[in-house]
Amino acid sequence: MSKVIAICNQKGGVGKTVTTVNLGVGLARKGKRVLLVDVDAQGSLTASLGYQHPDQLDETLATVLGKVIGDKPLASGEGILHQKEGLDLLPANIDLAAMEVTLVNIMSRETILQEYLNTVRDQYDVILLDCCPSLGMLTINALSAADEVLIPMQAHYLSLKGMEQLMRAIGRVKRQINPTLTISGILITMADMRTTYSQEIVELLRGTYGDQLRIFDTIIPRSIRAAETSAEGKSIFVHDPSGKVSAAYEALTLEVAS
Ligand SMILES: Nc1ncnc2c1ncn2[C@@H]1O[C@H](COP(=O)(O)OP(=O)(O)OP(=O)(O)O)[C@@H](O)[C@H]1O
Repeated sequence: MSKVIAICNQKGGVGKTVTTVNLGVGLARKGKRVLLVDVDAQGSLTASLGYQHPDQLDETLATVLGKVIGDKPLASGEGILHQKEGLDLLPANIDLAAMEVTLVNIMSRETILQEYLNTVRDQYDVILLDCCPSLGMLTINALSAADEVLIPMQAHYLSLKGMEQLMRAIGRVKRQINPTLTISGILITMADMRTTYSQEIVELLRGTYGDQLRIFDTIIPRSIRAAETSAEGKSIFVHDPSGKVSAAYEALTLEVAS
């Protein structure tokens, strides 16, 4: 039985894409069959896996969702690209922005992504959805299709404030569309735990949410080596195998898989 995990936070630049890539590769290295889905019209996940010009791709998440909406047949594996590091990608590009507008006016608009994923679920153990930095229709589709939400969060005061809004959105989707949706945990990213500021934010987070939600033991450290991976089109496991970010994503992989 496959598990669908939405990597979600409406705040931008918190490490959703870097986490999707490295958790995905981490799970693939443990022998899991992994599909990454780029649910962001910026195509950052697609670019991070080496497709420097996502807008030149003919088949993407937007085209397969268009077929689902139009009741057109989908070929097996349509749009899915096999990656060097042993996992698959359903890419995205700017066409997804137009698809988000289309979704607003159609029947069952919140569950189109779920309908698509149901056609490929049996081929994977884990499907990771890299969400966009908004709570629009695409993110609602991702939350509706997911079994779990993993929330990357930077150790900043403003990130904590945005959390309440995200929790409300997750609660609404759970009540109205996807009652079995759970929060797998909050992942602190880009932290510099040598600073008192980061330590205080982590303490505040544990104090505020620690008894209701899992906060992963793993904290992803800030490192230029992690920032470089997006341009390199590689995971941290290949780019800097013995570094601290590689060790952190390995630890996160074990926490998620357990
Ligand atoms: N551990 C890290 N250390 C240093 N830089 C990082 C780390 N993780 C991610 N970054 C960098 O921070 C920026 C934001 O990361 P990322 O793209 O993963 O965030 P995001 O939440 O997916 O962004 P968006 O909301 O725009 O989709 C990128 O430039 C990335 O390379």
